[in-house]
Amino acid sequence: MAARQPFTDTDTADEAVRATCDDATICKRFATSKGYWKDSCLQYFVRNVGERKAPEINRGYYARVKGVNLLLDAFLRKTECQCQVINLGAGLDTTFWRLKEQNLLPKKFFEVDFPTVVARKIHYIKTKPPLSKPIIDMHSADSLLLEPHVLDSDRYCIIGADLRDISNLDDKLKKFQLNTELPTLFLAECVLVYMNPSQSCNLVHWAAETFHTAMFINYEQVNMSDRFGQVMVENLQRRQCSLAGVEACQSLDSQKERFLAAGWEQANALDMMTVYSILPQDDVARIEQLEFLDERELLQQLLQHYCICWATKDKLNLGLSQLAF
Ligand SMILES: C[S@@+](CC[C@H](N)C(=O)[O-])C[C@H]1O[C@@H](n2cnc3c(N)ncnc32)[C@H](O)[C@@H]1O
Repeated sequence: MAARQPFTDTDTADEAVRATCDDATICKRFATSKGYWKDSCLQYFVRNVGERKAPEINRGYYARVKGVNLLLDAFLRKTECQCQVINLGAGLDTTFWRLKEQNLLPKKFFEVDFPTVVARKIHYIKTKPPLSKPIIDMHSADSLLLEPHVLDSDRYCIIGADLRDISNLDDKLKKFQLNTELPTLFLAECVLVYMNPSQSCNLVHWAAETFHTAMFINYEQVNMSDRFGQVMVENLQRRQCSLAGVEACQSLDSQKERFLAAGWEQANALDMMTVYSILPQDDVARIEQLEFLDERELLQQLLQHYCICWATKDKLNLGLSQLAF
């Protein structure tokens, strides 16, 4: 019998990072149950609505989901869906099914996460027909590749890999027909912050050097050197989850700079309070009626500590640098 590897600090730290995907899904599930936005698939990943979340948390998730979707959909429309999407650290994200429903699927939608997270997601897909049917319907060959750590179909591919190991990531994506000539959108929602700066820098650099026409959307913490930011770091540390990449989260400038330094042509960043104020205001007015918010200041503080940064490079001159809110 093979000797069991001793349990290391890295295992504990990675386990805490993997658990963050449940937090995100649980919060999204609660917010959708209140009507902040619609998502018919989340219920298959988290059965129960769960404990009540504070209104500022729900509004924060609303701004995150709406903000990221606006940019993602703008890229898909600009490229007329003749593109790829690679969702890095996708967790239990449901964007694939939303895009299918809205007829906005790219040529191929890739997701990457740790193998154990991917195994759970594939298990849910296998056992829930509303999740598997759209994948099967769009697949032309006889059989899908459905293994514990990889799902591959014509339009959707889920790969188990560590984003800190670039050569393995590159090999696996190419094995499943990643096309480096196609315009490609990278999405990282609360992911880079869990890697140390040199690891996330390698990833962002690899993305820029591998694709000539691409966009990277990064949602994560910002303004982390003030008191509020320090408390956020301490709260996560108490759960054994360290924000190893917090250095890049000091300001909007530091967020943009990491992309420019890694070979992206252009970068923009907005804090989420600003995003919230420029989202379609009729829908914002609707969600503000859903729950009474006691302290608007708390919402403001929270949203000022998250941002969306997006970077582009555009050899095909598609006009990617004009994509904005
Ligand atoms: C906060 S969750 C966000 C999940 C998803 N992006 C969302 O917004 O719902 C962070 C995700 O990144 C993944 N992740 C973090 N570091 C990773 C790494 N080095 N390799 C692969 N996945 C990673 C975690 O497993 C987790 O699923």
